[in-house]
Amino acid sequence: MAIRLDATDSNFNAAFADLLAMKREVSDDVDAIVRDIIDEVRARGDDALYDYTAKFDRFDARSKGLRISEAEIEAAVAKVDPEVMKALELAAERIRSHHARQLPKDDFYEDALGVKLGSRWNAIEAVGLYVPGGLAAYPSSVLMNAVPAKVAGVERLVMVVPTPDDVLNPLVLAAAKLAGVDEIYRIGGAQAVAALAYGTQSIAPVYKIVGPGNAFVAAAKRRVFGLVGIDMIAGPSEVLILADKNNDPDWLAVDLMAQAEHDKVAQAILITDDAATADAVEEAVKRLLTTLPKAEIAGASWADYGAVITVPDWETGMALANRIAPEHLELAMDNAPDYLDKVRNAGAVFVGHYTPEAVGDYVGGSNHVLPTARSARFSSGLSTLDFVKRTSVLECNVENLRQIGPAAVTLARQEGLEAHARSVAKRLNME
Ligand SMILES: NC(=O)c1ccc[n+]([C@@H]2O[C@H](COP(=O)([O-])OP(=O)(O)OC[C@H]3O[C@@H](n4cnc5c(N)ncnc54)[C@H](O)[C@@H]3O)[C@@H](O)[C@H]2O)c1
Ligand SMILES: N[C@H](CO)Cc1c[nH]c[nH+]1
Ligand SMILES: [Zn+2]
Repeated sequence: MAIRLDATDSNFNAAFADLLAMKREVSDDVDAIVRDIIDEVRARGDDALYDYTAKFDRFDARSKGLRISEAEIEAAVAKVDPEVMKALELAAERIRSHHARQLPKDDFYEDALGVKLGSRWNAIEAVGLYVPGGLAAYPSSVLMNAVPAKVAGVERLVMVVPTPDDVLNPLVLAAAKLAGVDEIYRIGGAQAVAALAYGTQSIAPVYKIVGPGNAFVAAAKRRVFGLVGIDMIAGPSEVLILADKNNDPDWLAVDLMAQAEHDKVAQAILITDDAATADAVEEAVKRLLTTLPKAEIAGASWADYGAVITVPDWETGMALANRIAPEHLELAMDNAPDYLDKVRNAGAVFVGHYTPEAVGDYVGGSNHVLPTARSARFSSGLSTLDFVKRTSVLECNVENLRQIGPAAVTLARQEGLEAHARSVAKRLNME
């Protein structure tokens, strides 16, 4: 059973603080192992990749090579059920059109003094995409990472995916092909991250690495950060539902369990202004758990990290939601759009009774890679902007330099940087 809290109880603040502080990371001391793996890949390149693949994924890739061939990709795609392919295509198209709208535009202008200033946006040339978990990988996550990269104009998009026991996941390859991934390698873990960051004999390095993975992958991404860019380190999934009394408890229960079934340490929270709804949803979750294939995972997540909170009014409810800063926020209220302005901290908002979070996981068009563990207070979900970078541009003529240069000379000398000062002064025949 999830914990039950009432915002009007005298002990609520302490209980809520405990809920916020819940640490849901699986703490493994993996950093030392990862450091050694990275060193090995740097020193031995492909040979190290073959050895680690034999050790962790239990097969010898030497006969096939590290790269998954076009023929293998075609064969995998041919195995995909046409109806599933159509669903993937719909998802890819909707993700593409939404992310195309996020592309920033170059901006050039002349200021009041005639100095030309601008911002130029360029795609990152080469990006690596880590796809976790072999057969258990999510094809939808391949689309959510790869489609925005290609929309942004990434020229070389390199995917790495472990294929435990040498078994490929056809849907993952189909999603990669649909999204336009350029190269795919059958490697995983910290060794794959090291190969992407440093390069090996057969894999050229990339400039940024994105995509989720287990603790070894996350530790490796942290270690190579700086040499390459990385995306956020994704934590366990979360959903927070704000629900009024006009809801079917079964709908809310299934929305809560849709996050809980991801992971035993996922978190699902219901906030409602109606005690009867709170009771009914708790009962509905119990019933639902008897029918779900992943009931063991969902049940554990609900028991250990789930919460049902009753609030006296929506001002209190919204304030709690903003403090929790969930990855996903569902507004299951009759007048949901009216509350949108009050949402300050959430990775993604799902508005109204007919927008379950699960539609956003697949075909809504917005991205399902979102900030977790309260990081929505300061960060955003994956977007096209993660695959571009901005270069500023400045152009002065002699007249402009005459107007603004002397101040630069003054400031440079204040900082004790005489070469800086003269670099401007010489052009103006100043001392
Ligand atoms: N959003 C998504 O697309 C998605 C999908 C599925 C899983 N996930 C998440 O990704 C993770 C999947 O984990 P996974 O382990 O199945 O796949 P993974 O690809 O993240 O990791 C597999 C690799 O981990 C390495 N590894 C395993 N044990 C090791 C050890 N003892 N020492 C060194 N390296 C070791 C191996 O190289 C192996 O190839 C989970 O955390 C899950 O929550 C995310
Ligand atoms: N809800 C997950 C992110 O928290 C993403 C996902 C993939 N497939 C299904 N769901
Ligand atoms: Zn999901």
